[in-house]
Amino acid sequence: MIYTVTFNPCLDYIVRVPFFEPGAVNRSEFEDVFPGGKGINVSIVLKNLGVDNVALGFTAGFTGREIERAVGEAGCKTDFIRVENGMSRINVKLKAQVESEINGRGPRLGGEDLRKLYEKLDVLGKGDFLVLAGSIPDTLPGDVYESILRRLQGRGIRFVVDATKDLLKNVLKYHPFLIKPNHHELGELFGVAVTDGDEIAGYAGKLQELGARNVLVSMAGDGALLKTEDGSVYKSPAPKGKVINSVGAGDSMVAGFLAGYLQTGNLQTAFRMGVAAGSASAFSERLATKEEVHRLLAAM
Ligand SMILES: Nc1ncnc2c1ncn2[C@@H]1O[C@H](COP(=O)(O)OP(=O)(O)OP(=O)(O)O)[C@@H](O)[C@H]1O
Ligand SMILES: O=P(O)(O)OC[C@@]1(O)O[C@H](CO)[C@@H](O)[C@@H]1O
Repeated sequence: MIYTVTFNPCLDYIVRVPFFEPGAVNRSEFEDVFPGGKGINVSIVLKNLGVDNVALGFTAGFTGREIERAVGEAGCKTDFIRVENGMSRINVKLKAQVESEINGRGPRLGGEDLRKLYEKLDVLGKGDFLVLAGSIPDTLPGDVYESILRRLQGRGIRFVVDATKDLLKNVLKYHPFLIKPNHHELGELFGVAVTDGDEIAGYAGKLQELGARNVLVSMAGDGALLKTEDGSVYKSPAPKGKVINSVGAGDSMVAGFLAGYLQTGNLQTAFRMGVAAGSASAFSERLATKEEVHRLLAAM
């Protein structure tokens, strides 16, 4: 089974204005609300692609109830932990002359909440995948991803981590099956700016030296690169299309990759499916459907 963990789920509030004027009353021409947070997005796209999974994480308040309802409506199994302090965040995604985001802080989580999560994770075993994706609330220790991998190592679970900076760097020694930084995050880990494909493959290799097994680097409209554990490097341009809403494109890529890998056991096929799923989400208002992913895949 695939389990995803979203420490700080949210409702994504997409609002589009023709031109955003700070300090003025701006009227939107389009708005939409849907459940989000990186692990939840992975769960929804996996389900869209026909892969059963369980979404774990923490929810709070009325927004938390809506997140649970909407993720369930998307067909995912959920096993969220409800917390009493505060409410799940509403993340504002403002589409105007430029795209801006305000991601909330979310509820305050404590040691007891974490203990409940560990209890749920303790049932995972051989053959399971655990996806840890997104930021963690600032009330939790910064080594929480590392603690989870340390606790679960040696049980035959394959870990997938989509996180930034130390949250990502510190898990590498536990040999995650897949990590997916974007090229900015990859550069940030080494204090450099990377754009060139060979350079990206080089830094992906450095993450493998630190312990990562497969490194998938996304580059938004410039496509993606995969460095596999056997040393192969695959590159793909992004499929062509009109970008409508790229929120969750990276998460869709992780879901597409996992679905492709589970269906074929082949890393190159998984990579192609990841690219197709990422772009299919970028080209649609919401997260990609199976039909949208397969349409792009057929044209790649
Ligand atoms: N503008 C675009 N045009 C075509 N494909 C895109 C575009 N943006 C994203 N994609 C697809 O989605 C994949 C992941 O995108 P990106 O690199 O933006 O991930 P990310 O930074 O993790 O995004 P997010 O945090 O919004 O989920 C890309 O590799 C590409 O396949
Ligand atoms: O604040 P975090 O956890 O880093 O990111 C949260 C978020 O931006 O990530 C998803 C897109 O990847 C959105 O659904 C959500 O709003």
